[in-house]
Amino acid sequence: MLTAAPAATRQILQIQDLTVSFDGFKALNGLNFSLDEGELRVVIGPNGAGKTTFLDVLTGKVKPTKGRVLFKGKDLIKLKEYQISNLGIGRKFQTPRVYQNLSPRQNLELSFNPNKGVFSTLLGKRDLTDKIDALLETIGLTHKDRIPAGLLSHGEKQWLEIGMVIAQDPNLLLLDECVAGMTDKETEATGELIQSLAKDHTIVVIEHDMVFVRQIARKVTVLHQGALLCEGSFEEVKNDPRVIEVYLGSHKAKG
Ligand SMILES: Nc1ncnc2c1ncn2[C@@H]1O[C@H](COP(=O)(O)OP(=O)(O)OP(=O)(O)O)[C@@H](O)[C@H]1O
Repeated sequence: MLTAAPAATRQILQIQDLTVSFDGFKALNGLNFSLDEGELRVVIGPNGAGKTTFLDVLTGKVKPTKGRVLFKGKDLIKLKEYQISNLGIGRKFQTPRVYQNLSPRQNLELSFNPNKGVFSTLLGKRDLTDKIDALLETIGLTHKDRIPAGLLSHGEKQWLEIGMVIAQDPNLLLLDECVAGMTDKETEATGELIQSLAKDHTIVVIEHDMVFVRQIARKVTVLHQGALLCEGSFEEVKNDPRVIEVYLGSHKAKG
């Protein structure tokens, strides 16, 4: 009997020989990286490994000295930040940037972009209120949808901001150390949220917290001194002698 061939995975991101110099110091140094559409990738590495710089290049905030960054086949290097954002790269920064005086519902309303077929796969053609209701439920804020966002806990603000990025219907979602400062319970709930979002989004997570990394990780990329050190499952990278070596003296790969 003939069986259907598995759908070919498409690379959404291809990065070759990426180098970023700050006054001669190479924050990224010949980095090669690729990401398949639909992947959830966690990027780890000790302090100063170049993780944030890597995201800064992907969003156009920092321009490389050398190398190629192709997003869906399009070279990002010459594009401005807003052009990259319009291509569908959405970033959640480490610190929440929600409108404190507006409610979660109002914050989400502002983030929706009705021209991009928002949530077409997730929700069909429901109206904006339904979309916001569904998103509030996804991020666990249904019961706090009308209070000022300033009254939310740190973790809840982070979830709201993740929701605000999701409302823009990104093709690639970048999450930069989003569990920093969260309680253990909030961290675990964030892991569940990311795993749920990963069902229909391509996501890159930069992270330090190894317990959290173990919770969500499928494939892990380890950066060191601006270059790729190794890639694999959480268990593979955790037991890799090179990873153990670079983490000694900084963050020990626990868990
Ligand atoms: N604008 C800048 N000017 C000069 N040096 C910079 C600049 N931005 C980053 N660096 C340096 O580049 C290196 C990589 O920084 P980056 O923030 O990307 O690392 P990181 O892996 O995100 O570190 P951390 O885990 O501490 O956040 C660091 O040594 C940092 O000091």
